[in-house]
Amino acid sequence: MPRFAANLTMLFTELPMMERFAAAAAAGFQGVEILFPYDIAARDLSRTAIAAGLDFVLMNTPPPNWTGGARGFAAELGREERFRSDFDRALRFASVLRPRHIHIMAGYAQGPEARDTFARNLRWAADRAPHVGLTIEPLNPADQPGYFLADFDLAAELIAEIGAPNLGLQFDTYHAHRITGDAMAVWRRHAGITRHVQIGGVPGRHEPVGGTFDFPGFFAALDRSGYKGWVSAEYNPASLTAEGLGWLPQP
Ligand SMILES: O=C(O)C(=O)[C@H](O)CO
Ligand SMILES: [Mg+2]
Repeated sequence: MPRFAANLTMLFTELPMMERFAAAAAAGFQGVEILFPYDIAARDLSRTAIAAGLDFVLMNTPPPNWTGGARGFAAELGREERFRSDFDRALRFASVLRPRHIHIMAGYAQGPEARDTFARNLRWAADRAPHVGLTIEPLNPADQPGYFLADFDLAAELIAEIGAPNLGLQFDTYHAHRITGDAMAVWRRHAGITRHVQIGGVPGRHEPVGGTFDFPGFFAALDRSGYKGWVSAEYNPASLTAEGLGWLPQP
């Protein structure tokens, strides 16, 4: 069975952020991720994760917080300086939090110039932080209109073209379903380059149960594929988080 992490930006939001760690550990998660941890001192987050016995699995490049700001700038021509200073800020956080991955967010841009800009910035980031795992994640255009990376094949193409050992795919069942209608087929096609998995129910983004996707079958497929990464629960709980955790396999 894979190792499961709780996305504390979306789960346990009934509690203040610093109390979500212990709640996640008590529920049986072994790790946590926070999309934009920049509002809180990295040292405090790190101490709290360690105290709860949790690995810190993933964070995103800024924007500064969940509620405000664009989802990154990496594909935006003319915003290279902003991208680079944001990336360095993420690295400063990461030097304390030690996440397994940093998700580099593409931002809002289209066309060949955006593709070139994204590739250039990814190459720069992969060179700048060769010992940090980096991911890119296609987001569905209904939720993120205009976001540059909305295509798994394009993500795979970029990863191959850049060829950096520390750059891989972030595969999210919810986005894969919304983009293609067949998340399992996306997984089969891109399992080899996937470094981080996020799960959310399809077609809604609630608990990973029922719906049109076989989650237990997916977890078994992850094991068969030799996937060694984490599986993070990234969804909007239908009611209280703890009440919807029947899907979480217990160690
Ligand atoms: O929306 C998602 O699925 C993500 O993982 C992003 O990191 C959100 O910005
Ligand atoms: Mg995701």
